[in-house]
Amino acid sequence: MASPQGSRAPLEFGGPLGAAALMLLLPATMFHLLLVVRSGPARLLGPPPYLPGLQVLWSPRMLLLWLTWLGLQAALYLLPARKVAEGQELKDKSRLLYPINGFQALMLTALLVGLAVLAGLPLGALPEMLLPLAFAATFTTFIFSLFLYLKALVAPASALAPGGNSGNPIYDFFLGRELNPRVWSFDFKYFCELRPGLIGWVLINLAMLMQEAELRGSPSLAMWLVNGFQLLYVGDALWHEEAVLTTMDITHDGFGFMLAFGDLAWVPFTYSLQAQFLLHHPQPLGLPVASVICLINAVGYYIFRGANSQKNTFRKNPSDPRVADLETIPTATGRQLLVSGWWGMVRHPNYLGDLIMALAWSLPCGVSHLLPYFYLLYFTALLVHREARDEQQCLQKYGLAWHEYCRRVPYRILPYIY
Ligand SMILES: NC(=O)C1=CN([C@@H]2O[C@H](COP(=O)(O)OP(=O)(O)OC[C@H]3O[C@@H](n4cnc5c(N)ncnc54)[C@H](OP(=O)(O)O)[C@@H]3O)[C@@H](O)[C@H]2O)C=CC1
Ligand SMILES: CC(C)CCC[C@@H](C)[C@H]1CC=C2C3=C(CC[C@@]21C)[C@@]1(C)CC[C@H](O)C[C@@H]1CC3
Repeated sequence: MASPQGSRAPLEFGGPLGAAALMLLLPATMFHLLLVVRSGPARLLGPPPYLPGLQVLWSPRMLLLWLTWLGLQAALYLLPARKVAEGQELKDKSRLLYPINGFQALMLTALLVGLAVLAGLPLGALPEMLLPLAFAATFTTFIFSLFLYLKALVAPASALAPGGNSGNPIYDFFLGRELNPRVWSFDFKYFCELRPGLIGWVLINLAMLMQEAELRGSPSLAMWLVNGFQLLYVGDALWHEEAVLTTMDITHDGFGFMLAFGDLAWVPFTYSLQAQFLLHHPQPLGLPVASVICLINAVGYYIFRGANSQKNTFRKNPSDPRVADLETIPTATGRQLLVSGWWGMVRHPNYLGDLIMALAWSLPCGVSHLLPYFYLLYFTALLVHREARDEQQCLQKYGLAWHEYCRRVPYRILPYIY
């Protein structure tokens, strides 16, 4: 089948074979983590304690609970927003509109969950439901991705993403064909990227904390830290929701299995691994060590937020007094590249801050197990790969100016090392 785009984009992720392998590997890894984290040895690289049968994984009640969660988040998405933002310019020169009410959705979810807990909702029972819930999330993701794939068949060529339209159904199903699939004004990719998964993640963390309080009298200091750090991260993402509109996920990648599974299943069920670990493997943590860990998280957050805000402010208005003094490189597109401030230190200072925070999220779990460091390892691989993809796109966009930027700022993420 010919590519609808005329010229074929180079295949990523190892082509159709790589895509097929990832579609099996990613859910398998998620279930492996969910199983080993509750086992005695909790070995990342060891075998799971048992292989759950379909009677353990499949539960119509959990499917209903999962769909109710998605429905609640969809309803909150549709509430009036404090602001409606314009997305980046599309191929046909139009711009889509996006509601900015993610933080409001987080607050309303917190209020509803608080009221439900007061009314007797046993949130502490959630840890026991994670396996069937994750199965329901994975199952619905496959169905949803099929819907997205079929929907793209009737989409105009201008609505298709640069990748994900190779003509190979497995590869295209995985990568996603349509750039911004919508039904009326409901944008599936934007909705999934920030709400059900991220808010679900902190809700699972909270359930671990409540269950720990029930089992041991009070939540441990380690559990408080993990909950606090990750709530800050999710709250920050939703507070700065508009910034997601310039990420490659929204502007470049199609919406298919990779992002749908990542957003809806991978994020809530694997990003909450540290809290799950602490529930099953309590770790003593003294105040002095906790203070050092808080400091590491604060340094990471300072770099992450400083770098992201500096770039966002600059992209919105290069003459803004907060960024007007920074040194820049002009490019043929008319846009400029920052070459001092955070973006003069390394080419991805925001990734550096994010990785430092990832370390701080694992440290409360002690150093006896590798398992709680899974996020740090996975995230390093994700960001190194993401950086390489972004580099490729920037080279295409900015050509010689990008070469000049790389010459002036030679390190990618870690100064003097990488
Ligand atoms: N927790 C998680 O799982 C994940 C977290 N993240 C986080 O999300 C955030 C967004 O990440 P991501 O979308 O990957 O990438 P970035 O926010 O780093 O955006 C990259 C883009 O920034 C612009 N840019 C690059 N260099 C410069 C410069 N010197 N001056 C001005 N603009 C520049 C370019 O776009 P242009 O020139 O077109 O503006 C480039 O394509 C990051 O903080 C990241 O850590 C990301 C992925 C997963
Ligand atoms: C399943 C695969 C391994 C790949 C999945 C990738 C996704 C989990 C991530 C792709 C980009 C993401 C972003 C975020 C969360 C993870 C995913 C969805 C943020 C929302 C995290 C908070 C930041 O402040 C913004 C991020 C934007 C990109």
